[in-house]
Formats: sequence, C-alpha cells, structure tokens
Amino acid sequence: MANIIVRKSGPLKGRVRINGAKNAVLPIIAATLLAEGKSVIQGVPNLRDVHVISDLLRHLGAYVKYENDTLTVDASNIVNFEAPYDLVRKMRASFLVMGPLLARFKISKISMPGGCAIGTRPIDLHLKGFRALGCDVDIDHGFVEARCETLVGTKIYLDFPSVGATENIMMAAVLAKGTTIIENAAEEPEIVDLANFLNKMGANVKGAGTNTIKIVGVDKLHGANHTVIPDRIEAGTYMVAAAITKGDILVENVLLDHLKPVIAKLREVGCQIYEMENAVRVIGPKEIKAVDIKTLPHPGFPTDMQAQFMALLTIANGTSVVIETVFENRFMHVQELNRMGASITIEGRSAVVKGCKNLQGAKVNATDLRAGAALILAGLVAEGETIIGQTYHIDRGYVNIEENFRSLGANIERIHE
Ligand SMILES: CC(=O)N[C@H]1[C@@H](OP(=O)(O)OP(=O)(O)OC[C@H]2O[C@@H](n3ccc(=O)[nH]c3=O)[C@H](O)[C@@H]2O)O[C@H](CO)[C@@H](O)[C@@H]1O
Ligand SMILES: C=C(OP(=O)(O)O)C(=O)O
Repeated sequence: MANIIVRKSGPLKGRVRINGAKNAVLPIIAATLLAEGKSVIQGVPNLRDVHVISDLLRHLGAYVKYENDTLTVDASNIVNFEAPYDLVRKMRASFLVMGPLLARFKISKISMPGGCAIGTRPIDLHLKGFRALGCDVDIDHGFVEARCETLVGTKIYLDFPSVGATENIMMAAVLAKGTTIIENAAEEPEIVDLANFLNKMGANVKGAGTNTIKIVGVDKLHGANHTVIPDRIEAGTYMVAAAITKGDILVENVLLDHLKPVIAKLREVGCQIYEMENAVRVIGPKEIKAVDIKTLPHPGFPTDMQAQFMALLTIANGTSVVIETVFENRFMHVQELNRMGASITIEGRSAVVKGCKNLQGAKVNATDLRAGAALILAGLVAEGETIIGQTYHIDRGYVNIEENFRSLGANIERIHE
C-alpha cells in the first residue's frame, strides 16, 4: 500500500508534457482484436489501465509488447473469447473487447462490469446495440454472453450519448453486413481517435465527432499504425494546478480544440490563458472567482474534470454550484474535501461550494481516479500535510504524477508502507 503525501507548495511554475489519452488508447487497444496482423500504437501512456487491457488481450491469445510508449499487438491467434471477472473488475473498459470479438468471431463472454464509486454504470446501451445488430445476448451467472450468425447493419438510437456504447457498437459494426447508423452517438474526441484508427485498419466509418455515425461494413480489416491523441483530462488537471496555486504552467502536447470548456471555465475563474500551437500557458489569478459548472457530454464541460474544478472552487471568493449530469453519484470527493476544511453541501445532483480562506491538510482517500487528482490539487494549497490513500486509483490515469508535480515545484512524495 502506498500513500501520496502533499505539503503546501508555493505557486507551481514550469512546463509539463502531456501523455497519450487513456480514454482514447483503451478502445484502440480493444480494436486491434478486429484483425489478423500487427498493429503499432504510439504515444501509449504507461498507466495501470493500459497494462490491464494488455493482460486481457494476452489472456485472449494476442501477442502484446509495450516498450517506450509504443504498444505492438498481434491478434492473429485469438484462442479465447472470454474475459474473466478479475480483469473486468480492475477496469470497466475491459468490456470494450466485446464489440471487436463479436465482429470478428461472432461470440464473446465477458464478466458483467459492476458499478463503481462514481455510479452504477449500466451497460444496457451496449447490449441494445449488439442485439440490434443481430446478436443473442444473455446475462448468466454474472457474465454477458453474446453470439450471432452474422452481424447485420441497422439504425441504432442511443437513449444517452454513452461513450463506451458508441465505441463498442462502432467496433461491432465495422465488419457487419451493410450499413449501421448510430444516432445520438457520443461526440467525444476519443470517439474520433478510435474512428480514425478503425479507418486506418480498413474500416469505413464516417461522422465520428458528430451525433450521427455511419459505418459501412467491410469484409476484412488489417493491422494499422496510429499515434494516440493527447490526454485532455491530464492536461486539464495541470491547468487547474496552475490556477489553484496561482502559478504559471506551460502545458505541452495538447489539442486546444479538446480543451475549450476547460479553458473557458479557467478564464471565468480569472486565469490568464495563452493558447499556442500545441501548448497552453495558464497563469493563475490573484483571486479565484466562484463559477458555476454543469457537466455534460462533449462538447460540454467534461465530468472527468469536475472533481479537480471542485477542489479549485473550495478556495474561491464566493459560492459556486457544480451540477453533475453525466454520472448519478460522482461526488465521493466532496466528503474528503470537507475533511480538509472545505464547505460543500450536496443537494441531489448539485454541490454547493462555499469558498473558504484556507484548506487544512488531512488524511484522505482517493475514492476514484479524478477524486485522487482533486485531493492532490487541494493538498498543494492546504496548510500542513495531506496524506492520500488508495493511490492505485490515481495510477489508472496519471503517468509519473509525483515527478511531474515535483518538477513544477510541488512538495509531493509517495511513501510505500
Ligand atoms: C474509459 C473511458 O473512456 N471512460 C470514460 C467514459 O466512460 P463510459 O464509457 O463508461 O461512460 P458513458 O458515456 O458510457 O456513461 C455516461 C452515462 O451513461 C450511462 N450509461 C452508459 C452506458 C449504458 O449502457 N447505459 C447507461 O445508462 C452511465 O451510467 C453514465 O451515467 O466516458 C465517461 C463520460 O465522459 C468518462 O467519465 C469516462 O472517463
Ligand atoms: C471515470 C474515468 O475512467 P473509467 O471510465 O475508466 O472509470 C475517468 O477517466 O475519469
């Protein structure tokens, strides 16, 4: 077990380079299952989730090698179509192998992903899509079992623009007979990156990044090379670090288009933001202004940045309201921030954050990935020492987080018990 210890630090200054996006690379790795032959993916972040999905692919029979941010996968010899509970339990995105396995082998059995600290996270929309494409889907003894004779393209309307369901259905549809149209599809940049990779494999996917995606099925795909987009949430987290510590950070390797909602809110808070070609400089404000935030599917404000902004707003001048509309229970960080002296009350899907003068260091728990990031941010400005437990959540999504923060001048270390 390890704890991350953060002590009050001055304004963070310097530059930080952003890694490839966790939420883009996971579906792309799953997509390599669609074809025989070798795929080479570059800019792959060295994250716990990447290792979990690599182990899952190996379990299915694929060859997977990770070296210097490059992942090579050869899925020519898949011998197993089942993902066990142990691998799915570690990472819900494991369920993304179902679409590719169905497309290529017409059979798949995946342990049913459970809920997690941020919500119940059902998979009904994924299953609705597979059924619409012609699969029989059963849930039996905690497993989802799906099979079909042939997948046949169709029109699928998603009741909510689910990122995972859009990705899983897209991957199932690329080898289907005929055309599939996904309506009310998720529009996140990670969907576009997956579609680009699928097209490099020989697929015919159009409209990714809009709410209607058209997939014309092809007979066969092949391995492909691809470089993953930068992680907009990792970038956003360091941008908030500049804001909360009143520092000056140059965040490199970003796509500004993906950061619009984060940049807009940081400007409202009072930050000075300079947009460059592949970088953004954030200078924190003298006084942090209270702002209201409502999370929404892309291009709205990302739920994966909600906890980090909440940490920032705890020391704002005034009262902010944060509304979480994407997940029904993504407020676990509130009680931890309150243990540090924040004043936040939850009313349904809203959190009312009364800005306070000072946070105080305390022993807290990273209840999930972004909650962990929020606690580090809070720890940077809290009096004394903040000891963060359950750090494995943080390692799911942040590469070298202590080293990066230390290089910006933070007083942070990891202690192994
Ligand atoms: C690995 C990955 O990319 N994770 C991201 C992905 O998660 P994930 O793909 O799981 O998120 P979804 O977009 O599917 O979930 C959004 C909402 O839809 C609901 N829902 C989803 C599927 C379904 O079949 N039925 C249903 O009701 C969920 O419970 C949730 O309330 O998008 C989320 C929303 O931007 C991000 O927070 C996660 O970081
Ligand atoms: C919620 C997240 O990831 P996941 O969907 O993998 O749990 C996240 O990246 O903030």
